[in-house]
Amino acid sequence: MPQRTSNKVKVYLRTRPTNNFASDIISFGRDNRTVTIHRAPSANTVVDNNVTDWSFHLDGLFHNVNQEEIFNAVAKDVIDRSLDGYNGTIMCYGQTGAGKTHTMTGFSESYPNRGIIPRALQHIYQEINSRQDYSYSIRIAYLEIYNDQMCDLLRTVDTPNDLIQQQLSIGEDRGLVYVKGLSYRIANSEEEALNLLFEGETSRSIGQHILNKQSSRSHCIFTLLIECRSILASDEKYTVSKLNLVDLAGSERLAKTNSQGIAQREATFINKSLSFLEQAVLNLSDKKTNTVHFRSSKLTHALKDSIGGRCNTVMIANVWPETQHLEETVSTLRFASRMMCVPAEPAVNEVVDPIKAVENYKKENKYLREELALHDTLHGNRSGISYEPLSEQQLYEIENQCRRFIDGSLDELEIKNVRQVQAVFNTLKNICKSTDGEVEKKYRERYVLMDKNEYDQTDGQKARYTVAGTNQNDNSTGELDGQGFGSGNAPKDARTSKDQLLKMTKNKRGVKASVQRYVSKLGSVNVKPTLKRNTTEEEQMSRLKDSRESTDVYYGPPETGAKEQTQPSTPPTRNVAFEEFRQTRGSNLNAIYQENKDIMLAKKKQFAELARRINQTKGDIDKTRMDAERKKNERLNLGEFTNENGETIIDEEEYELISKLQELKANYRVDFDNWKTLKSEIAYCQNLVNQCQQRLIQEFDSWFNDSYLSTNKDTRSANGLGKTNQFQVYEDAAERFERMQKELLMSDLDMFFLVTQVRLERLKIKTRSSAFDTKKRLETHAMQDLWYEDGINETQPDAFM
Ligand SMILES: Nc1ncnc2c1ncn2[C@@H]1O[C@H](COP(=O)(O)OP(=O)(O)OP(=O)(O)O)[C@@H](O)[C@H]1O
Repeated sequence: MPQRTSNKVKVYLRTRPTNNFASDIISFGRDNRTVTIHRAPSANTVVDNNVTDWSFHLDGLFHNVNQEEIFNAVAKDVIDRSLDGYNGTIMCYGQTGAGKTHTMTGFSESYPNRGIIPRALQHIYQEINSRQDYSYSIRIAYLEIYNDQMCDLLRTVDTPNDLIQQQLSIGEDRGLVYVKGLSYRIANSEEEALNLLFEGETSRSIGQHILNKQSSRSHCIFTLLIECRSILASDEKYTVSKLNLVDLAGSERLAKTNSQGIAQREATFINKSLSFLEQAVLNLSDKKTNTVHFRSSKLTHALKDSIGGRCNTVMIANVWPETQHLEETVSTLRFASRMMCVPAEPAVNEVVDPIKAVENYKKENKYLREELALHDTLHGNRSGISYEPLSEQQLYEIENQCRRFIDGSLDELEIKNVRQVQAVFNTLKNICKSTDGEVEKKYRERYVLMDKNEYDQTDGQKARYTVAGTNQNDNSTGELDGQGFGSGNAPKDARTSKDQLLKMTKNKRGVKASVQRYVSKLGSVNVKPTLKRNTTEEEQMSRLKDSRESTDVYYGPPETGAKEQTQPSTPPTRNVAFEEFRQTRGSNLNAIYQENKDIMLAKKKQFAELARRINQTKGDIDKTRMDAERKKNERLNLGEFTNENGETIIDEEEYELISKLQELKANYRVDFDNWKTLKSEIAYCQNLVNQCQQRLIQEFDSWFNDSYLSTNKDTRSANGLGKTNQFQVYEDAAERFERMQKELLMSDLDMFFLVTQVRLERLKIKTRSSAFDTKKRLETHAMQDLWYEDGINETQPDAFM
């Protein structure tokens, strides 16, 4: 019999043997696939508009054939493929009495007339025994659906039927349908399997009506779960297939069967469930329909994964080919034709055994490690490298290295293997995360944060700060408790004016130290963890020199886009912002300022050293002069000696004293000239430093306005140096700079102590120097001012010629 090549459900016709075969109505084509039905027009009517001819093309016809032929032609292939891992379904459909149960189960007493199920069991176990390379496990379930209620025909416990039915329910897992609570009995042999079949058969619901004395009043699904594993290969994959052998209850016309009472009710359920099945098949066969209502009945739900799709499905359409059953025959053939349109793409159900998979992965891992070790040995210097997972200690060391790398005390991270690289990246990520969290926490402690875009929609700078707890009455949605980022508009009375802001800022000095710590953290927020460390100070200096030489140094306002990416939603205090400015936008100018200051400090040191030397020389001169005077007086007391030219003769000691005195005076003059030159240079440097200070302040004001206060980008660029802020109302640039420096210094207790110490020293010096004459005091004070202005505490010159 030629097979259809299309991937659809296969459908075969089987006729029940009868002596009243409607040969004038039903004819079979020579291809053994075509059924033609010709009904004579009704003799009682003048015009018969009903269709009188039908032709159905199926996958095969079995007219008056025995059970073996049906099994071999229809069932055997599906069963063989189920042993290969494919799901399979063999289903009998037709009117009551058409021979469905006969086809599926057959006469249990008559061995030659046994049906598909017992033959399938025999074939399966014979086939399993012949497949020596595989181990099979067969489990059997027998489900009955009676009046749309499920019943376990193989239940072992003697439980009341109602309770059993309640315990059964249909579930789905990744497209596979299963009945929860249904017992699956292991059958290790054909005999055990047949016993289960007989056991289930005895529990089936059977009734009697005119057309069938032993009519099945239920749908029965005999299921074999077949698990197949390869014995030879240590493959973690194995197959689990489900073979459903379905004997549907037969549709019946109540007018013909005369069923009443219970039988009538049963017939109603049967017909209803078959209608749902037909509807499901209709939808499955229609490509345009996406939805199939399988849950309409227990039958369709239980067969959801057993009709077409991944399942190898075969249907036998049983017909009773007598004239009186013509309508049922046509109806069955129509359903058969529809079933033939249901697509089927059978696929093997492979399952991965997790235990086996782990075993295989371990083996492969071991093999790869050995390969790697061999490779490292052959390629020289990688022989000492370990590929084991990193220990706690190693991870701790990596974290230390990363932290040192970030703060610049470690130049580069040594890369050893992939595990270490991953650990480095993870550590850097964690550091970034924790730093982000700390910064956010600090912000939350101090500010009510709000989105900058939202701020721009409000009326400018007034809404920059909001006061916790003042948003009481309107419909704004901003968070004002300081615990989260605000997402709404603060009411106007909750906004703080610039004056209030100034007060707030000043009142925050108590937390200055924490702000300082915050500033250092803030710096690390923007650090992107890379394997290249930050530029060294030398590199920065050389870059600074280059930029100064190139005359196009840019000290202007920041590029808006770049700033807005890193800008917090709420402005920091000016001191914090000033520190940030010095690190970022004002770094070049700050570097020049620092350079000038360093030069000035160096000169001041030189100046102090020179002063100390001058004082020393002065002391030597005084002493030498006194010695020389003493010697001269001694000589005069002894009487003067002169040579023939009348010149006074002195002794050697006096001569040396005089020579030394002259030498000291000469040195003194040189040093004093240098001292005066140095003094001018220091004054010049001081001017440069002052200029830089002023410039820094101006640039910072402009930057701060553009970055945090100004909302009008056009006007801020037009302003050049930026708008006048609240500080400029009260202070000039130098005062502001000094105040900010002091505030920063005051934030650190050590620095406070240092400043106090310097001031005390300065006081002492002033007291001492008050005893000097006016000229000396003026000179000394000038030097002291220069020495101590930056905290230099050197010995001051206390005497001048
Ligand atoms: N191919 C066949 N060869 C011999 N007897 C048959 C055949 N088909 C059906 N019969 C007989 O017809 C009668 C009804 O068959 P069967 O019970 O299998 O029908 P059914 O379709 O299952 O009906 P129901 O739906 O009511 O259960 C039985 O006595 C059976 O022996």
